[in-house]
Amino acid sequence: MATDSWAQAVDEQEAAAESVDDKAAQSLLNKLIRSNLVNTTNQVEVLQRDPNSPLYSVKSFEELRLKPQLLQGVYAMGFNRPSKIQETALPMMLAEPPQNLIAQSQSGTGKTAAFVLAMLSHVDPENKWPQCLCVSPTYELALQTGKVIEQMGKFYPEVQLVYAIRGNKLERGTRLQEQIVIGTPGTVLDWCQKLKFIDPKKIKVFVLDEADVMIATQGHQDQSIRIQRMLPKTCQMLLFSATFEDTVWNFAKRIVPEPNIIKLKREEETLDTIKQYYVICNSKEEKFQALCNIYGAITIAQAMIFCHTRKTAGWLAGELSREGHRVALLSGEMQVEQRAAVIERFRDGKEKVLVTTNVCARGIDVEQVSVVINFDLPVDKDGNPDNETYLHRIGRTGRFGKRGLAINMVDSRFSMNILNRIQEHFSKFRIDKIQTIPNRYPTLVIIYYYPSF
Ligand SMILES: Nc1ncnc2c1ncn2[C@@H]1O[C@H](COP(=O)(O)OP(=O)(O)OP(=O)(O)O)[C@@H](O)[C@H]1O
Repeated sequence: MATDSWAQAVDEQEAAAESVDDKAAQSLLNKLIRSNLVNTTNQVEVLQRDPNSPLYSVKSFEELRLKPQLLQGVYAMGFNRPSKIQETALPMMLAEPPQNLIAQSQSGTGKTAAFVLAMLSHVDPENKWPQCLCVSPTYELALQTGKVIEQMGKFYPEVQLVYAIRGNKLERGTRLQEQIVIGTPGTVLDWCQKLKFIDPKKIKVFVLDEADVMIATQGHQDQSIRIQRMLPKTCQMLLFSATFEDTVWNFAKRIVPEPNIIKLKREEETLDTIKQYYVICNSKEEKFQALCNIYGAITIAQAMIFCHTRKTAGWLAGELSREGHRVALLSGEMQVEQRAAVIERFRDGKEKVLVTTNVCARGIDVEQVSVVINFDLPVDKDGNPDNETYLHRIGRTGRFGKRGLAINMVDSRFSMNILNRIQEHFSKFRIDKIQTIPNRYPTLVIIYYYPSF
């Protein structure tokens, strides 16, 4: 592909990637497809507001002295013990007097469950007015969190929940009786300020979820700050985020005064168990041929194939299907629910190969993938190697000490240069060339690693 058209395609993709919907959609997708806690051995980093107070963490839910109805709810959800982030966050959130918290850990590590438990614990069911306010970036994410509140509070029916989301129209003059309000910033702000359904001065716990997604949305940041300003000084402020770039951090500090901070260090990517190769091809068609050979040899393993554009992904999925392969295609035009359904089928092994664009699959966790194929190498919008994405892609394979395989398809001097620069960037990487016996060598390599899948 000529550099110009490549760069143009990247622009289009990246522009799409930067859309807010995309971030919120990723987050929602992960929630929809995830059935379990993300398994992590990461270290927790804690920065306490008062460094002299002893750091208290729990290894069981009993130690938290939860209300029996809540403990029952936790166990009914199948939680046996607190997750890594919950071990430290829950004692802080449940402490008296309440402590503020900023917590960051990757998605799926139990943040939502943690703050839901904190909200349910702090509510006084006798008081028929909103006491906990939780703000989420989108309607769908608010609904997901609401579901967790409903599940966890199943045995605590005195506590009621209301959704402050578009479409939920209440009569003027209404005074809410529900103790927990979950919603999106715009509606929550209206309900507090303009419509006065909520008395913000009576809020005891304020949760701002998915801060990284929130700040990517025009207007949400300001609205969240305006809500926060209406709350009493004594209100407990809790902020959660999957990532912690400077922008998130600056926002977090404005929302949460005098915070305790918990960070879950991202697992050091040890890529020793992943073998990385590249194969030189002269055209898209040759890449496809090489892929067929590889695919033929890995039918019991699951592979993810990344293309640069939707067009290539669509073409490739079509070609593979014509060859009789069962292929799932994840494409940016799909609705979130459709995408979730595709990923779920793949996760359940109904399809063995998932073809996708990087943009579409960014941040989506599919754990069991053992082979990653970069049909196109990842580049950023300036046409430079996107090292982080490369790492993220190949990091999908070889999890939990299993062996994994990453194969890069190189089809031009441009892509060879990209690959070399990726290799230079990660000085400890070795990306070996698959010697050119066209169409056969990849298969041999795979057979060699096959027994370990
Ligand atoms: N202590 C626990 N034991 C077992 N499963 C848990 C525990 N805590 C949470 N889970 C489950 O793990 C999954 C992820 O948890 P949760 O949604 O709270 O993570 P999260 O960090 O909030 O993720 P996201 O950033 O995507 O919102 C959910 O299916 C949840 O039910």
